[in-house]
Amino acid sequence: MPVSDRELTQMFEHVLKLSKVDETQSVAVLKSHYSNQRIVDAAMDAAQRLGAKVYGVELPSFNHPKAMGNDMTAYCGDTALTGNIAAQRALEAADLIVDTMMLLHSPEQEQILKTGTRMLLAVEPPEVLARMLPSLEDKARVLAAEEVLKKAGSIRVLSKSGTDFSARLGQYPTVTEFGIADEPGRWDHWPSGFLFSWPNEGTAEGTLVLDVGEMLLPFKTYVREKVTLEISEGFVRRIHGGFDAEYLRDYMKYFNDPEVYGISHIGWGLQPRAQWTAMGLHDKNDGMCMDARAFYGNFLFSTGPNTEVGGSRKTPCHMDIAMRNCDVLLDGEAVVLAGDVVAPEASRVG
Ligand SMILES: O=c1ccc(O)c[nH]1
Ligand SMILES: [Fe+2]
Repeated sequence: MPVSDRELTQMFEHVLKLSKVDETQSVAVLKSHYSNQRIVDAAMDAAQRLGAKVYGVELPSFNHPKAMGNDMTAYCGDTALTGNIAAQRALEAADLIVDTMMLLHSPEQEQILKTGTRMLLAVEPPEVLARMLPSLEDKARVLAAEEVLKKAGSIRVLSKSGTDFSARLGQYPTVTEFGIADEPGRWDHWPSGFLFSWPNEGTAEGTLVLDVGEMLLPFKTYVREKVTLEISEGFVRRIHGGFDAEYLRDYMKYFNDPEVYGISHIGWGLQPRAQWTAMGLHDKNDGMCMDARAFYGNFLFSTGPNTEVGGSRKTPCHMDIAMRNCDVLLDGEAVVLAGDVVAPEASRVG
């Protein structure tokens, strides 16, 4: 269902207000030629209506000859900003950046946030932005869960299909996403509603059995034949199963980089307005499919880069894999059981 430009501007006013944009603030809208111009315009209009000093930073797009597909999460690390110090300084000068071109998983994003500048990523289709318009209830649920995650020393994930994965936690910070960039140095993504951390280096162990229906990003496919990932000492060592496994193996091998098998962020979804079924209703190029990353009660697993939190793995291949019907335990206590959020109570819906 199409969202009007007026409604899009009103939604940006809502989100930027929650992100503390007012007449004391400067807002930079970061774009490239492939940005959704309707999103760029709505962000610029809304920031001005809130009294902020607004400016645009337009970068020539960056394409790596090895990158495949149009999903910006598929090839991470180098971006249109890489090496462009003048543009990075122009962005660091802002209080808030609305990123409509995708800096995620780049060292430059981390450098900019360290200066205290806030950043809000907004690249999904307006209809998806509307369906998951950020709310203070989303923020409260995710922050309640963060209280538990940030104290956890270990995570264990189990499922009836045979998943038994574990890792130590604590080496890396927790990251929350609820679509509101309200604190200095905070990055957020509208739409979202989930949280994650990274395994302590070398500690991820076990087996992940991707059952029929799990979601593979950036492929935008639902698994049709079980895929088994065998993980030891922090890396995926074997991928086996049927066609889906062969496709995943071939895709990751293509990058010819052993670091693609490293484990990236792991966490769980808390967004009830994100739907498992949504990916099947969108074209692959519509966006990055935040429904998969955020749907309530998922276990979100990923491979590849950890530069977002100062890690050394700047590998370009990033897989986000959303799983259903898992048990997620932190220090032996369940936060998710069979794909339903069970704790903490303040993170549950209904
Ligand atoms: O919001 C996001 C989007 C992609 C990703 O890999 C992490 N978080
Ligand atoms: Fe990811």
